Amino acid sequence: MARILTITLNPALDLSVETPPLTLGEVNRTGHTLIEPAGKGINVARVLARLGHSVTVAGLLGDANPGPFERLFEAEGLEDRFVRVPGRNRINIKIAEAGGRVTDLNGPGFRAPETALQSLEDRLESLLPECDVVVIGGSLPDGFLPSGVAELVQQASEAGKPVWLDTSGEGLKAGIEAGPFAIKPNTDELAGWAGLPINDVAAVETTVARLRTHGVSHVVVSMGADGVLWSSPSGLLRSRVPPVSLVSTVGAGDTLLAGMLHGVLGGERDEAVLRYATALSAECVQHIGVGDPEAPDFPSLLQQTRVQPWPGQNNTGEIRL
Ligand SMILES: Nc1ncnc2c1ncn2[C@@H]1O[C@H](COP(=O)(O)OP(=O)(O)OP(=O)(O)O)[C@@H](O)[C@H]1O
Ligand SMILES: O=P(O)(O)OC[C@@]1(O)O[C@H](CO)[C@@H](O)[C@@H]1O
Repeated sequence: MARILTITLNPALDLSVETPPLTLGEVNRTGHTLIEPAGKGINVARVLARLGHSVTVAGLLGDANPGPFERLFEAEGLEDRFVRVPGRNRINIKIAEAGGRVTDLNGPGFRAPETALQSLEDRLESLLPECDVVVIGGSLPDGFLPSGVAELVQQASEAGKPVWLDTSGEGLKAGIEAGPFAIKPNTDELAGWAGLPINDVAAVETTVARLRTHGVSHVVVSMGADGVLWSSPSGLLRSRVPPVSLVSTVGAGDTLLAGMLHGVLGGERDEAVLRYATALSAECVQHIGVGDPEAPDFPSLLQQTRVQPWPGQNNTGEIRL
């Protein structure tokens, strides 16, 4: 099993609420609610630890409310090497309405001190030799410049560690310039990078080709219910998800990334890697929280997940955006 380092620059407590369709401006009575420590790198770490990997979590953690995070790291066997910074970790609200509509209300979080990047780089000096791969996930807190993402990507790459990057906006743009090994944008994030709308798989393909010329070896585009397009040096593969009963898509992208890493690090064939990761992300959307490889219906989801080279036969290319 591999040793993986995940970096989350702006962790969050996710307050997830399952509710009947909302009536804005009225009192709404909710169903199941849950508050859990999260943020993209932490979510990826949880899935990888469940898959048996040795995972270290790092990044910036607000020192005013670290307790729930520290308890989660302990419970899930994640080695905690977060740099503590002054301030509160944000609370992100996830409203999952019956019918499958999910609304994210993501807060800004603490303000990163000027010393944050240097402290992180110092921490990475000791952590990088101990890991096989680095994941950088999520948005940047105020005060943390996009160029800081590029510096982290560069530091890890120079240490010979492949970087899997999953961020958005200016952080994604800057990070791509530093040449990560892999990125996992969703279609909105990809469109943001390209500065163009992306309405079908052909547009995804064109944009991915541009990314390859920027030196990114692996581009894993998550397309929601339309599955995944994976561009690698071996070519393009497209996966299609099995029919599932949708509860919340929060964490599905993180689960997908973790599943991809699990397969790639395990030396699986590309088709098997993508099938496994896609099926695990489909498992994730059936409930609140990250995907569970031990779920009783996972073998059946895996069996129903389709993977084929892209462009293949009978591809309509539509994305239901
Ligand atoms: N409605 C759905 N039915 C089945 N699988 C889904 C559905 N929505 C998402 N998935 C699976 O989860 C993957 C990731 O979803 P999505 O594209 O929404 O990621 P994301 O926006 O990065 O998510 P997040 O940032 O919340 O983790 C998809 O590529 C797909 O495999
Ligand atoms: O605001 P960011 O950092 O872009 O995204 C944060 C977040 O939405 O991503 C995870 C799901 O991928 C959630 O756990 C978390 O709240």
